Amino acid sequence: MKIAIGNDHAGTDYKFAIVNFLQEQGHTIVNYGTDTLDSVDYPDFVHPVATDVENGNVDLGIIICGSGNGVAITANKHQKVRAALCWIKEIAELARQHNNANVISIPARYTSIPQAIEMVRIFISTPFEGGRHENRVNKIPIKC
Ligand SMILES: O=C(CO)[C@H](O)[C@H](O)[C@H](O)COP(=O)(O)O
Repeated sequence: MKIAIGNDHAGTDYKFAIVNFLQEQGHTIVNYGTDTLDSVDYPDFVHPVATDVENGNVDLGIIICGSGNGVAITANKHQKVRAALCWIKEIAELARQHNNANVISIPARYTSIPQAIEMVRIFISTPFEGGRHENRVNKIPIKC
């Protein structure tokens, strides 16, 4: 898979651990996140991830900030993005099965690195169930 990743300073350590895990699994990573702990503004590092997901340049996206909310709010401004805030592996699994989420949002200050990696592992390997969930997902975009 080709996966884009973006993070602010709160997510830098988590990003490196997740990237190592994914590269060991043979995935291709596009890193749009900051690589340092210097304070930055998360939208600058999330819009490129969301744009890549929207345009089909990548299969999925991963975004990380302190709470996971700032990055999720930003990514969900993009029409074709369904970013899901995930804090336990069950929510990550449901985000794919029921919501066909194409971006996982990770709250670095409220989960551990092993938990974050496990959520990513489940997120990228769980298929969308379709059926009744497809009807609902299709109704999400605002029709202008
Ligand atoms: O914006 C956020 C809230 O959704 C992110 O969690 C940021 O990582 C957080 O606000 C950064 O906080 P800091 O005090 O500037 O490190």
